[in-house]
Amino acid sequence: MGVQIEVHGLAKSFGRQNIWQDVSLTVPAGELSVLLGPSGTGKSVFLKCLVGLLRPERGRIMVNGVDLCRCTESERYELRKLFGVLFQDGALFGSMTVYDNIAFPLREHTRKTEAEIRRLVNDKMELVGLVGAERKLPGELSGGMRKRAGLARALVLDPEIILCDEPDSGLDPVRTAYLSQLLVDLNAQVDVTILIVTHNISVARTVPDNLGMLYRRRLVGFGPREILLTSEEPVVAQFLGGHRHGPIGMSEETDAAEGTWPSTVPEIVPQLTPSPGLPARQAIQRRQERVRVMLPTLSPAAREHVLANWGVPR
Ligand SMILES: Nc1ncnc2c1ncn2[C@@H]1O[C@H](COP(=O)(O)OP(=O)(O)OP(=O)(O)O)[C@@H](O)[C@H]1O
Repeated sequence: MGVQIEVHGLAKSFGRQNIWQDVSLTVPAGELSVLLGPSGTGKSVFLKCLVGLLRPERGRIMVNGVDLCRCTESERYELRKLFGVLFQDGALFGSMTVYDNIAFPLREHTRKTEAEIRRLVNDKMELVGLVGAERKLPGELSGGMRKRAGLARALVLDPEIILCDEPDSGLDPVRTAYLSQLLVDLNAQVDVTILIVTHNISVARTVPDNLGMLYRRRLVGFGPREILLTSEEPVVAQFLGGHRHGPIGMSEETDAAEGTWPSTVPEIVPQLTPSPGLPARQAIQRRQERVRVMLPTLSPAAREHVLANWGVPR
């Protein structure tokens, strides 16, 4: 089972530009979570802080009992091994074949023989549906294949946590739907913690167990998907509905701090389930126990959807 990430009071600025502050959330172990937000709200910066590529000024990031913001270099090195990252553009080496790209972390960080590497790379290529593309160069792949190659590379060291930075960027809606299914299938097969940052509404509405949103330098919320999906908060309803009427403007400068807007909460669509033949997601049972404890604190609408999902009649 994957590992939990606990974030407490995180703040990040670049010079005088504050990106976000007071971000606190827990990404539950082995579950699928999505962090949404309009462009430029600092989603990628958040992921980079989680893997230690950027250092926040305040707050804690607890993984396996260690604070990533205050640990020693050797502790950070060990913790980084728990993470696999799918970067926005796949971040593949352009002059290496797909096979060598996926094998790269194994050759760099382990002493495995080439025969062992071949077995592991082939396993991951099969998992992401890339068998047959071993000898291709990244430039010869479609955007969707590049994402899947990046995902295979992120998986090759068997991480406990996978961070995906806009896995849908540059993909058409159909390829995005395939990739969403792939992430759900992956979670069913390896029970790994997955955190996706995106502004894709369809991914947000179909993939995660947990959903959060960054807006105007704050975390609007983070928790079981039903909370945000039923939220009448104008900024959430506007974003998830993908329409113009609401506080989110054309750019950050035109976002409104306050005002009143009619909130139309978009209909909740069912969460994706693993493809036929795959095991059930172990996270479902764990999440049910976790959310059961939270039920009294949820809004009536959120509670109703949670219970309906568990088969309790409305
Ligand atoms: N290394 C950096 N130095 C200075 N500013 C940075 C740096 N990295 C990011 N920023 C700024 O932080 C802000 C948030 O950027 P980020 O890429 O995290 O947004 P995002 O929410 O992921 O956006 P998008 O959805 O468009 O990818 C932007 O204003 C960006 O210019």
